[in-house]
Amino acid sequence: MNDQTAEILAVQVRKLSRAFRGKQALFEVDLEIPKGAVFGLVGLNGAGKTTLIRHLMGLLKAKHGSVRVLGQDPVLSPETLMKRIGYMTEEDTLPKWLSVGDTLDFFRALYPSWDQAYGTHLCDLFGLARSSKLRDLSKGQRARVGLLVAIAHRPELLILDEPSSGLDPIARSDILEAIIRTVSEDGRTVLFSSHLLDEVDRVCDSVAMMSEGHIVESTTVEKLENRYVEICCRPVSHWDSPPKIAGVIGWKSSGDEWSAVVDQQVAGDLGMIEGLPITERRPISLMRWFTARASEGLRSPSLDVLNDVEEPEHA
Ligand SMILES: Nc1ncnc2c1ncn2[C@@H]1O[C@H](COP(=O)(O)OP(=O)(O)OP(=O)(O)O)[C@@H](O)[C@H]1O
Repeated sequence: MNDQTAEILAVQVRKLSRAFRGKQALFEVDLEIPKGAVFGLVGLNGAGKTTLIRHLMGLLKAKHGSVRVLGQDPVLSPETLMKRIGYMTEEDTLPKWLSVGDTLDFFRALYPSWDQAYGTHLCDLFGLARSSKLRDLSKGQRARVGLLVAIAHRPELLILDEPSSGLDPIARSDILEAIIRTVSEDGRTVLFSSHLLDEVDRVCDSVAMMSEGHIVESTTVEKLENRYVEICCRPVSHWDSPPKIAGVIGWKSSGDEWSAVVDQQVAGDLGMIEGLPITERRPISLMRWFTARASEGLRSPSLDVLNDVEEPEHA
């Protein structure tokens, strides 16, 4: 990453590959996240999202390819870099014998940029009592402590790996979304990995879809909406299976209507489907695009496996 790129990009991943026991988890992943973006990382289970994030956090060392976070190699400069990053994972890893107050004091000592007033404000907002022991809190309440710890030092880059799994729906919409908005309004960068596509749709301005270790598409939500459209038609007689047409993906039926996702360029030239008029063209949602792409089976990983084996943290 040269100086100019480091100014613009919060994350730059180049040709990152990783395999565990011969099974490829990442395959030549390229990813760029501009500073100030709220970036969603979506994909089915096992797509490689956490493996990618663990490389960004320096928990895994890039063996093939390169990783730069805020202009630095996360493995070479972990101490300085980690102070600039907030990280929350779905794993419930905070020490349960500590109280909320002790946990906050511990992390405050780690982060020079810890904002005490903001931490206290978040504690009140999240309904957390300093005296409560973490072991006496519910999973969702501990997830709130994890979120607080990730953001109270006002990180330049906030990485949330499936944060919603521990949070109840109210905490998700009221707290998580508010936090993500606050961080982004501050001009900071958020990387948000989630299965909950409606949440990603609501808060993210850019999105990358992962499948089987590949980045299938990385784009802005706006470009996605401009690029794809959902088309609908009503077959006169029953379709056992929808027609295969280049550029038309993710067919699904609802009553006597069939709909599919189409690249606008293809859709523009497409007057009819199998001789049937297109009855409607609808704007695309992230969920519809995702399910359409996923239904295509996407890309298979290369057979050219790298034969790494499972390694401990920092491997
Ligand atoms: N330490 C490891 N040892 C062996 N295999 C691993 C290891 N970590 C990840 N994998 C494998 O790598 C693949 C990608 O896993 P990863 O956890 O990155 O996916 P994910 O997209 O985060 O999935 P999920 O949404 O289910 O959390 C999976 O097949 C997983 O089993």
